[in-house]
Amino acid sequence: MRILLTGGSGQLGFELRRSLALYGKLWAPGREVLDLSRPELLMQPVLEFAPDLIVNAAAYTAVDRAEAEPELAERVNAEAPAELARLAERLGATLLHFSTDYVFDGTGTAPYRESDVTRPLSVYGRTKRDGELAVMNDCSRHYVLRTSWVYGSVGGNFVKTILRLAAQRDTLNVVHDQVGAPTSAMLIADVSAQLVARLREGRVLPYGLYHLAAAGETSWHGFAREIVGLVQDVGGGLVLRPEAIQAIPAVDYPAAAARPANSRLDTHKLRAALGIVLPDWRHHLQLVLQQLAIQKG
Ligand SMILES: NC(=O)C1=CN([C@@H]2O[C@H](COP(=O)(O)OP(=O)(O)OC[C@H]3O[C@@H](n4cnc5c(N)ncnc54)[C@H](OP(=O)(O)O)[C@@H]3O)[C@@H](O)[C@H]2O)C=CC1
Ligand SMILES: Cc1cn([C@H]2C[C@H](O)[C@@H](COP(=O)(O)OP(=O)(O)O[C@H]3O[C@@H](C)C(=O)[C@@H](O)[C@H]3O)O2)c(=O)[nH]c1=O
Ligand SMILES: [Mg+2]
Repeated sequence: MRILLTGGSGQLGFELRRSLALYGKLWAPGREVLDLSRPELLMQPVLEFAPDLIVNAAAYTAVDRAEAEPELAERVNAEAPAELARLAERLGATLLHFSTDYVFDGTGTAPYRESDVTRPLSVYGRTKRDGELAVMNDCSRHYVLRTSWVYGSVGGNFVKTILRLAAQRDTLNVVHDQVGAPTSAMLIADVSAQLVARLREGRVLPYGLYHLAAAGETSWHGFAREIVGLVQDVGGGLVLRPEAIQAIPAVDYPAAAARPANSRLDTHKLRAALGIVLPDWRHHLQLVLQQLAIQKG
């Protein structure tokens, strides 16, 4: 199988390079070769490589900055995925694309299902919503995996931000009224590999939209406390104690983009289709903290 991976330098892309490597010839060009902000330039190199599978892990993910750069975010998150979808269709290829909990407005009280109506609050969320719609409309063999609160050992994320702040400060304010499931890039990459394995074996999972997140839920405040608590347990030398992380409402943490209060995703459809159990969010957090400690040491 010939696999084209975009976003190979990102946190998810890094894990996908590992998890997909066994499944065929993997090509993971950087933005200097495939620039998703220039969708019109994608056709030639993509048709030349002629992938059987396109995995689009590239995205414009700076949620606040997107408010000031909506055209760029739209090109990378919506127009480029639309072009990749058309190219996949033309090649008879499958397209695996990733999206986000931020397509929802977060006013629902239950975990969101795939059939729930989207209403993004931010430019990032709107452009990601436009991207997933284009993929679903323009490519018949598509998987759109919506996930949430992604972190990993490579790339920028909330875990690394909190560890950096916890080494410098003795108090920290973190919002408690936004809840979701922190999901490791490792988990998403492993589940993606299962989808690809099924493709290769001809036991193709029904195409469509699936929610993929770790089990359980927490707030950003709960997530921050868990990160700092776990590192403290192993004598991580942090200035900040978990008890010194204060819970604040989101209104007291001014940001350019609004975030959903409820980011919880109902993963029943994916678990039933693949016959898998998804681990609690704390499980992979421990693994990633170990990886980070090893990197440091
Ligand atoms: N991060 C999160 O919390 C969440 C992410 N997601 C989704 O998961 C997917 C993966 O996200 P994640 O790994 O966290 O993202 P990262 O921000 O870690 O990585 C983004 C990747 O996209 C690449 N990229 C950005 N702009 C361009 C461009 N113009 N041309 C080519 N490549 C580009 C980056 O390349 P470079 O290194 O050159 O910048 C990088 O490889 C995305 O679809 C995202 O929307 C969903 C839910 C939560
Ligand atoms: C660092 C920090 C953040 N926060 C708050 C701000 C925000 O409401 C929340 C998360 O902050 P971040 O900016 O790290 O997270 P954010 O960039 O909003 O994360 C999102 O990224 C995109 C790409 C997604 O798709 C989402 O699933 C989600 O993971 O925590 C604090 O309250 N205190 C702090 O010290
Ligand atoms: Mg961010």
